[in-house]
Amino acid sequence: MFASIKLLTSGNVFIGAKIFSVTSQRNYKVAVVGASGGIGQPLSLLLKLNSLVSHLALHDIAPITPGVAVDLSHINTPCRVTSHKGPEQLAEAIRCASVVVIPAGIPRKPGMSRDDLFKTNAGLIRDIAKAVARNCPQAILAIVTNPVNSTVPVAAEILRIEGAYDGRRVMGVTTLDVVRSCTFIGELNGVDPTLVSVPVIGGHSGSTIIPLFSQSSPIPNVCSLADIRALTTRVQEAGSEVVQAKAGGGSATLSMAFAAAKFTSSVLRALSGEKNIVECAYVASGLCAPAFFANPVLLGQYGVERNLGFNCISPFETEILRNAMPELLKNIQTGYEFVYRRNR
Ligand SMILES: NC(=O)c1ccc[n+]([C@@H]2O[C@H](COP(=O)([O-])OP(=O)(O)OC[C@H]3O[C@@H](n4cnc5c(N)ncnc54)[C@H](O)[C@@H]3O)[C@@H](O)[C@H]2O)c1
Ligand SMILES: O=C(O)C[C@H](O)C(=O)O
Repeated sequence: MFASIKLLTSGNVFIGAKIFSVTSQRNYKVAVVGASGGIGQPLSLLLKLNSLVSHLALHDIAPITPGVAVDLSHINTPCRVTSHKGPEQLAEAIRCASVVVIPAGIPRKPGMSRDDLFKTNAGLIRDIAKAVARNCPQAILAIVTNPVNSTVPVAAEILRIEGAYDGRRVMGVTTLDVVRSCTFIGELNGVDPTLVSVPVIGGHSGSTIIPLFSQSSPIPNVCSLADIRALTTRVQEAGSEVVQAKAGGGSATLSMAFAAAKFTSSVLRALSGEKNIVECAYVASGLCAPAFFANPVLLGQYGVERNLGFNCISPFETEILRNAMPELLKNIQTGYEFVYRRNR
């Protein structure tokens, strides 16, 4: 038994020689749906190391899933790991989760566009969103599954139909575009990429990925307009660069796991009461014409606390943004049509 327990004025509890904070929760259940895949496994490893995660629920349809969970459970961090396999165990995997991260679904092979994944991936996003509505409507959804521009509208509309939609809690993960932008401009300028920040707006495919190098910090010192054009194209095509290099073995997994872990960590830090946590994400947009748009968002207790939008973009960025709109609107429409016309 502890020698003494008393409440301190700071809101902390003094127990014997240790002080435990009770002002904010720091133990969250995170469910990873698609946990046995190329992204799911390294993402789950990174989340097992996150001190804010007390329960990591791994869900997948793959037979290896219990093995992935046992493997991770041997790592000596306090986070408990549970395994849930198949559609019949999805409900228990996500029940009481604060965050559900979804990297389930097929990836691209060379010659495919992200849109080619829609037919298969939309169906599984629909089913997962239904399960979220029925089992953990309070959870924040972080959707990795491509094509993000269309799968996020599918999830949002399914939640709406189920009476469980809260636009603050549904986010498409576009962090990899930010990570790449920071890396590429950092390399060009000889700056440590961990110290670089670049907002990326729009969506997550081809021309809809719009890195705002004009807003990057620190201000780049060796960037001509030609450099910016080349960097922008590289960020927009970075997914294909990986797909081609893997030559049929899938798309980005390790960098994506890093990006999704970074995003999830930010969501959890904001949930736990930390202030001024900003990430770019593809979210319901109250700010401009498309119903969904990636922007920097301030994260808080309920997910998106405030959409920060963007301003003062360069003429080049204005031009590529204008050119991206038809594609983005079409992608969103594809999501709506799937929900309302074909698959109900
Ligand atoms: N948002 C991004 O920036 C980004 C980056 C990279 C990849 N992706 C996308 O992430 C997805 C996953 O990529 P990956 O390389 O990990 O693929 P993968 O094939 O290696 O893994 C996918 C996993 O999902 C599982 N799965 C399939 N259907 C499921 C269901 N109904 N319920 C639970 N699990 C299910 C599979 O069994 C598999 O383990 C792809 O759609 C890919 O395009 C997105
Ligand atoms: O390019 C892909 O298909 C995967 C992902 O969207 C990426 O940007 O790497």
